[in-house]
Amino acid sequence: MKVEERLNRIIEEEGAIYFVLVDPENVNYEGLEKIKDYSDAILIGGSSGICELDYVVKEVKKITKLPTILFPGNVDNISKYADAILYMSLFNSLNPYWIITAPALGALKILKYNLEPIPTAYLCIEPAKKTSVGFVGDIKEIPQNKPKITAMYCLSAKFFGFRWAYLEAGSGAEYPINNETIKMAKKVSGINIIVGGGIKKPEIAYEKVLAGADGIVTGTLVEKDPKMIEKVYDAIKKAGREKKWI
Ligand SMILES: CC(C)=CCC/C(C)=C/CC/C(C)=C/CC/C(C)=C/COP(=O)(O)OP(=O)(O)O
Ligand SMILES: O=P(O)(O)OC[C@@H](O)CO
Ligand SMILES: [Mg+2]
Repeated sequence: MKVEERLNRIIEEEGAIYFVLVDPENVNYEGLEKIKDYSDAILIGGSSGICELDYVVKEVKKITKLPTILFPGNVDNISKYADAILYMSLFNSLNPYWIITAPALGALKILKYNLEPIPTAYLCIEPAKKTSVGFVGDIKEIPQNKPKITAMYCLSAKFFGFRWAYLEAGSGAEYPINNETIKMAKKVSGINIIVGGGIKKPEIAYEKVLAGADGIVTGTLVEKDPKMIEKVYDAIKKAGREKKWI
């Protein structure tokens, strides 16, 4: 089964997906060992790309059978050993390189490596400007008190044929994307909404799923507090079940 089909099936059956993000520069292999039953897929990526990506993907695959999905910070973040790739355009970048040049430069390699592209509109929302992705990605930061702006970008993504939008507050963000922004983005666009950045507690993941997130990403947690992963997973699945009943 294709990775995207599998993800859609999890959303349908369990209400939401949990992605654990592995930053190849900072892999906690011991932590990963512990979380393998408490995640639906592993995202692999970082914004500075100084690492042996092939090695990291192979090591992750030795630890878990979960699908490995690249989360590329640039064109050189592509490994033939992964199963799929978030084929991202950073919609609210000020620099066309991140909107279309980087994705275009990576396209032939993705085809050659037979990686499954998952079309994803990547949106960097406040407080992302204060994080690595905001600096590297030259963003025009979307304010959190204007949910309509995020929603219109998500609708634009849908009109372009994207099936996923990733609402990013930035790795290690001081606070996550607010519920109103997630709710309106989902309601207006109807596409799959991934939410990440600054999610450190199960109750936060829970409320983001109830607000409308189809997928939750945590990265820093597996680096700093891997025992929390099981609790975050349970909270996401609980909210997923409740969302399905509503
Ligand atoms: C589709 C292809 C081939 C490329 C797309 C390239 C694009 C559009 C990238 C968007 C801009 C960017 C720099 C994204 C980085 C996303 C990412 C992997 C963030 C993870 O954050 P960390 O880099 O781990 O943050 P820290 O530095 O705080 O650890
Ligand atoms: O590291 P955290 O804050 O969990 O962020 C995860 C991800 O959204 C970063 O791209
Ligand atoms: Mg990181």
